[in-house]
Formats: sequence, C-alpha cells, structure tokens
Amino acid sequence: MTSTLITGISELVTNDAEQDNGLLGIVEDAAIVVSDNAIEWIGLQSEAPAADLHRDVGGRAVLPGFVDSHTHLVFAGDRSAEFSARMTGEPYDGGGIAVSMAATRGASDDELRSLVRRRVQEMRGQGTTSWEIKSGYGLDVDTEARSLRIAREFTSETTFLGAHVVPPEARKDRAAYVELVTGPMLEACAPHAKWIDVFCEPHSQYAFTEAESRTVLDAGKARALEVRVHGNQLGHGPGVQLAVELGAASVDHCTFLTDGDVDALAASDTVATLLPGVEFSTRMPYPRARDLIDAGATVALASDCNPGTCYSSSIPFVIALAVRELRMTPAEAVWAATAGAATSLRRNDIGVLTPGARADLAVLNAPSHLHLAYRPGVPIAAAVDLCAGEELDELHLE
Ligand SMILES: N=CN[C@@H](CCC(=O)O)C(=O)O
Ligand SMILES: [Zn+2]
Repeated sequence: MTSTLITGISELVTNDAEQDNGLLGIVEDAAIVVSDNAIEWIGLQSEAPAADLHRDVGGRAVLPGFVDSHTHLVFAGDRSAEFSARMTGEPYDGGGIAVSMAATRGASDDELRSLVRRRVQEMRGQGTTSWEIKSGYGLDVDTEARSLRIAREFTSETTFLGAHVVPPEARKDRAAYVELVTGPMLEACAPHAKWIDVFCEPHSQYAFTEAESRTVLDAGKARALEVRVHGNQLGHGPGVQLAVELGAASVDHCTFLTDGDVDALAASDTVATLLPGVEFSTRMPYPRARDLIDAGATVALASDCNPGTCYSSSIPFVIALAVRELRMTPAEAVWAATAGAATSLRRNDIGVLTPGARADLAVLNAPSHLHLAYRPGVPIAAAVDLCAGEELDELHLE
C-alpha cells in the first residue's frame, strides 16, 4: 500500500481532544502520513517519518474536509424569482416547494443525476468532503424513491423526506398523504435511506403538525431509519422537543428557541444543527447559537443547500455568517462544520484528522482557519485529494 507524507502544513486542525490544544486540536508546522485513504500518522513536520510519496502544501492550513450534514441536492427548476420577491418583503412559507416538486417530477434520472453531480463538485471546490442528501422534491412514491437512488450514488448519508410538505394534489386529505408516506412511500424509499426526516412546522400550512410528524418518524424508526427533524424554523414550535423525545440525531434550523428548548437540547444527545444561510436568504432572525453553546448543547453548522431557503453550498460562507451573525468564535464555527456535523450524522471517521480516520482533507489558500471568516466570499478552501496527485492550483489555490 502506497503511503504519502504531506508537509508544509502551517496549521493542522485535527479536532482531536487528545492534542490538548484548544477546541480544534491545532498542530502548527505539522505533517501527516496517509495510507489507503486513512490517516496513519500526525505530528510535527520535524518528526515526520518517511513515506513512499511526498507532497508539500506550501505553508497552507489543512482541516478535516467540511461535513455538510443537511442538503437537498436532488431538485430541478429555478426559484430565483421567489427569492427576489422575498428580498422585497414576501415571507417564506414553504409554498414554493411545490414549484421544485413539479420540475423534479418532470426531470429524467439523468437530468437529476447531472444536477446533483454539479452541486457535489461545487461543494468539493469549497472544501466539503462529506454530505448528506435528502429527498423531498418528489412527494410521490416513484420520484421520492428515484431521488434517493440517485442521492445514494453520491453519499451513504441519504435521508427520506417524503414528509417535506403535503403536495398540492393531496391537500384535501392530509391524513391520506401521511398514510402514503408511512406506507408505500416508506416501503419504496427505506432501502435507499439511512435517515428519516420531517418538516415539523405549525407555522406553515404545507408542513406537518406535531402529531403528523410523530407518526412519520415512528414509522421510519420501525423500518430502522434513524431520525432527524426540520424544527423551529418559522416560529416557536414542537420540533425541538419532539426530536429530543424521539432520540433524533439532529434537529435542524432551531431558528426560534425557547429557554426550555435550549435546556432540552443541552441535556440531550440531539445535535442542534444551525443553518444560517437560511436566515440570510429568508431575512429571518439568526438562531441563539451562543445560548446553545454556553448551555452545553452540541452545535453543528450546515448549508441546507436547496432551491428555496438557501441556494448556496458554501460552508465557508456559513462559517463567516456563524462568526459575524451568530457570534460563534472562528474555532467554534469550524468545529461545528466538521466534528459537530459529523456527530449529527453519528459518524466518528469524518470531521476529525486522527490516526485511523478518513484522510478527507480541506486545504486553505491561507495560513490559518481564521481566514475562513476573515475573508468572506473569497474562494480560499478546496477539498484536495493530495494522494491521488490532485494539484492545488487546479483548485484555485495559488
Ligand atoms: N424548510 C424546509 N425545507 C427546506 C426548504 C425547502 C424549499 O423551500 O425548497 C429547508 O430546509 O429550508
Ligand atoms: Zn432542509
């Protein structure tokens, strides 16, 4: 097996508590040895062992590749006009999901596949190496199942979101739609999914009530799917408490939290996944990240890349928002977009750079992680497969 020694790392973010060097477990002037796509050795460059191959990153920072634990990449169509209307005051209510649904139902497998491929390439170009992908723009048995089959070609972290909204043709009989989701749709989708999710939101007439959400999530659990929840996005609601009660790995959005919600998250293993690109693109208030962190909750950051509330796949942008608007420190934001997001997917082989972990690397065109928030809008991060000979300059890194 060929081993590769990587040197010239001005700052290595390991997220390794054992490094005893702050939240990010930073090693300066570091080197790593990678073999068979796993980290074999980490330490000071001056102490690096020999290896078969050698790459030098020229004084750049290296981080665990970003883990984007919340995306909706399988969709067709365009909703830029909806975004534009929102910027002049139209509120977001989830109604536009039906527009994406119609376009997605009308797209062929190959069209959807190439849309997802393009979005995945876009994410890698900004430093993301792992991603979750949800269904949720099919909302019929066939399109939900093929959305998940296509998503599976790109990730093992696939999420069945048949309960995204009630589609227009089912609005006269919501109960029948919940039966479809928990019956034939779940049957067709479960083989292609690790997770089940629901848009639990009493403030949208299109989304699901607490009782409906519970029915959907219980059915998913009975099919051995693990639980995640879209909760508390548009107003205070039951999503967070339901997620905690059902032992969800993550409750995502958390835009409107009561003190009781913060306490419940802090006392649980449910990760609070914050998606500040959504607040940016919907003109909503930013979530209470400081209160969550100070209370001891585990916080993750993700993009929520989707055509309605945030058509951005950029984790560096999310990190900059988290620092500027959520008042997270740069270290907290980087941790949340790597180790925190990995925790929300119940994974310990990604989001960290420790011996045995996957060698998924993000390289910055900068000497430290601080530049992610310091240089917003600048393409300074990329996922680089150094062992496969990928060049830094091909990925817009000088
Ligand atoms: N809120 C629910 N679902 C997506 C948005 C879907 C859409 O509007 O297309 C979200 O996570 O924000
Ligand atoms: Zn979402």
